[in-house]
Amino acid sequence: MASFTLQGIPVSRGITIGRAHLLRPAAMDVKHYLVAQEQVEAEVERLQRAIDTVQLDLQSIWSELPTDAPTELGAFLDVHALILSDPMVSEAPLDIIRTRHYNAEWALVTQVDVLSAQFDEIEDEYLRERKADIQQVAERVLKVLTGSADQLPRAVGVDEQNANMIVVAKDISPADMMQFRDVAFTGFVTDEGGTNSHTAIVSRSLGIPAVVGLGNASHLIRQDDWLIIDSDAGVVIVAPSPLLIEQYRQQQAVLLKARKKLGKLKKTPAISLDGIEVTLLANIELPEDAHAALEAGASGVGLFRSEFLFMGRTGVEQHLPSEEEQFLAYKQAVQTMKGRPVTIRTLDVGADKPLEHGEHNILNPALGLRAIRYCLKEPQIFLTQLRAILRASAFGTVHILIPMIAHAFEIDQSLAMIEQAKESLRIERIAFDENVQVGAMIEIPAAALSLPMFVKKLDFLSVGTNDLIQYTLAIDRADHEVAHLYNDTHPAILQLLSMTVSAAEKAAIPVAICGGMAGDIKLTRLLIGMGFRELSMPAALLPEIKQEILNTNIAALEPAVKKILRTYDPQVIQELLTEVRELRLLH
Ligand SMILES: C=C(OP(=O)(O)O)C(=O)O
Repeated sequence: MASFTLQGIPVSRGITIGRAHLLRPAAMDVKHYLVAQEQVEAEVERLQRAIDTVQLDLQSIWSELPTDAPTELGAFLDVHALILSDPMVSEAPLDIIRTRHYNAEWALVTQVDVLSAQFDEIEDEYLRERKADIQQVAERVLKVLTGSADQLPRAVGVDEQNANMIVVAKDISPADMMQFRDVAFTGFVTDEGGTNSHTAIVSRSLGIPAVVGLGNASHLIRQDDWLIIDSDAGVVIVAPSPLLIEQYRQQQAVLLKARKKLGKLKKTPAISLDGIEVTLLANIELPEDAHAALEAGASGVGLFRSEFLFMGRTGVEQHLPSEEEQFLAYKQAVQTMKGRPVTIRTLDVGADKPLEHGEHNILNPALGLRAIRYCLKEPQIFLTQLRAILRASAFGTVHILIPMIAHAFEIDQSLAMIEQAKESLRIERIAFDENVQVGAMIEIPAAALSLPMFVKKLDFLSVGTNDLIQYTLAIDRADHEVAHLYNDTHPAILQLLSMTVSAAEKAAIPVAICGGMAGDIKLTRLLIGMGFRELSMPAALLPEIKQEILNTNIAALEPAVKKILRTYDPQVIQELLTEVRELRLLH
């Protein structure tokens, strides 16, 4: 097969080389997960039972055919029965479960995809079209399998076999992405998605190379194709030559060495050349991510996206996490951080992070009942979470962060709910930190434009640039069709950031940035030049941002930054930004 290159949107760093594993071949959209070793035989049996059921179904349909039924119908059923008894369909997927530990549905579609690719190469048109028959048979089996989906084992585990797997998919939901966390996948490639879609965010926090928004990669790439992902360039090379693979391996080694070198800065505080300290924090999605935060030298957790505890729950975990389950998760993160602050954002569900629980179709989900709006409508869910967060505050330093604030009454009601949660804990004599700090996410333009309205009621602010850009520029951050309009240095964004930093300064409260801009080295000097002194980002990006701060004289940046803030010409902004970035070692 000839090599070709696909250009998409880069969402994380690094290079990886591996084989393609298609998640959603053709029309067959199934759940993908790995089963634990001890579940493998049960999973094999589950697929075998489904195949047997379909075989029996086909026989019974055949035997009940009316005598005057067209002969083609009987022939059609024969073909399907024959396909199903062919070892390439009935046995190969069982082997895939045994060797790769795929769940039954995934094993089946993987094999069907391999067979489909082989059929595509057949010259004879009639035979080539038998591909559709195979897919129809597989779909029958899948229907039987998904009928028992609730009893599926959901275990995942590290598997040597997956060490060089690159997941290729139309899209991966953040919930599905979470299922890949403990698995040794080496990269992600998707047709859809934007720079700061939640899928992109999770891949960044896993430190895994990924390219999204490739359009139709999942149709062009075939199961088991060799791929190179150069995520800095947003490029995916399909079927590269051995020589190219070798060149990329060398580049990979160089990057790895550089990363190791940066690791030595772990204990060095991020102090600029002119002596200004910038606090670098980590964003986490699950409590266990706190280890990576600590490992990267973070001074705390600037954003714990607690909604990931609520999403993608299946089987016995299907209900929302209880107060106890949440408490244990928050406490785990707090204890791991050993006294460093942990900012827990309250449930920020909705839009591309749906709660499968009770979700219904909404025309504009990003503008709908999400985040704090949802919590205030569901006070019991909110109170349960607040009690869990407060209980965790007895084990370290916890800050509560309220997302999607646009109205003063949302802050008032949130503060009242926090007080109610505190009071209930006092009555039950359960320990918590009475002085737990409460802050708000600034991610809706209305909030940034009217900060004096509620800033006095808050202990801190945190700017969610991903949503701020989405809402200011009116573009869906997860839609690759408008990804070219996602511009973090649009004058409107820079004005809103500048207003926020000034309002916080005036109110004498700290302000952090926890959106994607905080981890973008191209913007570090601009942000610290504007006055931001706290940046929260995926742990993997922290060392290089620290290095940039160590090499910067903030006072020397101020004139150029002021100039950037005064201009409305995007071209000039870019030129000035390059100038700021290229100012080397500003002593
Ligand atoms: C940090 C942010 O929140 P999230 O990406 O989780 O929506 C943001 O919007 O910038």
